[in-house]
Amino acid sequence: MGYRFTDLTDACHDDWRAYIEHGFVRRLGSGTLDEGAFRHYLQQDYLFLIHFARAYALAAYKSRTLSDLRQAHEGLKAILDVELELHVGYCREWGITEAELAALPEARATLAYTRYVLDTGNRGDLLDLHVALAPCLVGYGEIANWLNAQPDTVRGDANPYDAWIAMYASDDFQVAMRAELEWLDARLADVTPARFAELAEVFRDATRLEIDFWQMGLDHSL
Ligand SMILES: Cc1ncc(C[n+]2csc(CCO)c2C)c(N)n1
Repeated sequence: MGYRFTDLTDACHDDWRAYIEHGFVRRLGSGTLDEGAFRHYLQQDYLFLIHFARAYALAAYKSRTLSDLRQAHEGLKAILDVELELHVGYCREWGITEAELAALPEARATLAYTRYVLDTGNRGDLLDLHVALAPCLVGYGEIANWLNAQPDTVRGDANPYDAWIAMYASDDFQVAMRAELEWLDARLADVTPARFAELAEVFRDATRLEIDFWQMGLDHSL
């Protein structure tokens, strides 16, 4: 007993590192990522975020306290007002309208990940749902920090993907990530070993689906 968030990453260490340090992430950091791969990723991420906004709405529905409700509301707002704005902005520069984005076919990696999180939240409780969402929220914050610590990461105008890194490295985002970590640490502190094993499986599955999402970008796969 007395678990915390790092026990979840420790339980799937290799998958977690494969996600954080994926080839897509490395190339994004050095600015060498093929624009077509980034475009494919970002377009699919637009579809992904719509379902993740629904998952935060589900977290609101499953909340029993005002504080949990506010946290779900913050996640939903961050997707609608911040993350999706970045996606729509990049796509505008490429001449892709929002109507065209919404009409795109959904890649299998997008389908698998989003529906997995929604199903996990539907059948489980609020902790299951937060654990399924954690690779996304905590992972992207960790990725931004990891990138900023790599010597071959290029920041500023020389990297076409700098706005992406800047969003996840921003103070606002890092504060949200730390709030989620505190929430998870508090809830994990009193779960039983059997319950922890269930949660570790959810966390590992969501992490593997994140890896597939990067790979979908690199492979331009649908
Ligand atoms: C595949 C994929 N995984 C994670 C994120 C990041 N993300 C999605 S929703 C959310 C919470 C509100 O900010 C965060 C951090 C993404 N965009 N795409």
